[in-house]
Amino acid sequence: MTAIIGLTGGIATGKSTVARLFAEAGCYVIDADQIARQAVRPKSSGLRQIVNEFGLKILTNTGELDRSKLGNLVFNDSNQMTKLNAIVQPIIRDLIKQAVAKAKLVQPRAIILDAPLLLEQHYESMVDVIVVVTVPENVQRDRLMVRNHLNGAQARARIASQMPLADKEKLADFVISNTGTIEATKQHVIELLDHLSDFSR
Ligand SMILES: CC(C)(COP(=O)(O)OP(=O)(O)OC[C@H]1O[C@@H](n2cnc3c(N)ncnc32)[C@H](O)[C@@H]1O)[C@@H](O)C(=O)NCCC(=O)NCCS
Ligand SMILES: Nc1ncnc2c1ncn2[C@@H]1O[C@H](COP(=O)(O)OP(=O)(O)OP(=O)(O)O)[C@@H](O)[C@H]1O
Repeated sequence: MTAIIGLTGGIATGKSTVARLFAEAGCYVIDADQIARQAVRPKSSGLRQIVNEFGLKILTNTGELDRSKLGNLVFNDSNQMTKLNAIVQPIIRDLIKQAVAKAKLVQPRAIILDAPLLLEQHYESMVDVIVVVTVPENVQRDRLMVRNHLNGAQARARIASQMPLADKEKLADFVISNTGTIEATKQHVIELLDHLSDFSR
């Protein structure tokens, strides 16, 4: 049976980077951030509900979700984030279940569910193993500021909108440190896959 590995961590700790390394090792990756974009695509019920809740001001001129505007709103106000999550999370959960069913048909080495909110939104029952990607908070903040062109305060607000990384590490079956080079992280990924295949033999 194909193992389903839940891959999570904090914002910008390197989940997508680690997911890419798993893909290079023959795993099938499901990206929950991509699925979340599908959940609010133009003309979707998700987008309609968001407009009902946040108003037409949340759309761009071309009628798409203004992600930057919504991000600035919800990452700075937990009540607004709760409202957004109430709309999108049930849709995301259904789409993830469909994606997992499709992935199983391919019979890959393992299925990786790359989901930043795996623990916050309780997707644990959908996966066999929980892997948390971690870096020290100063590294996380610096990488987030560079990647998203944010100032320190904006980066801190995004980090604070998620469960503390130390709490996620406590809930993990395996923790992958992504503080070193990508090559070093690749070694951790290969070792983890070897370890998991020893168990399933
Ligand atoms: C708020 C939105 C519009 C911001 O869009 P933007 O393009 O700037 O960011 P993107 O979607 O690429 O997410 C970047 C990272 O932000 C963090 N993040 C996203 N949504 C949330 C959330 N609801 N709570 C906490 N952190 C979140 C994650 O670490 C994610 O990897 C967008 O993140 C969104 O629609 N979020 C709700 C959907 C969701 O929960 N996605 C996570 C998938 S489980
Ligand atoms: N080992 C590493 N060394 C240096 N930079 C890295 C390393 N791993 C990731 N990065 C960089 O850090 C940033 C965050 O990585 P990545 O996008 O993989 O994180 P993420 O956890 O998927 O983020 P998000 O939660 O926003 O989806 C990216 O710009 C990436 O190129």
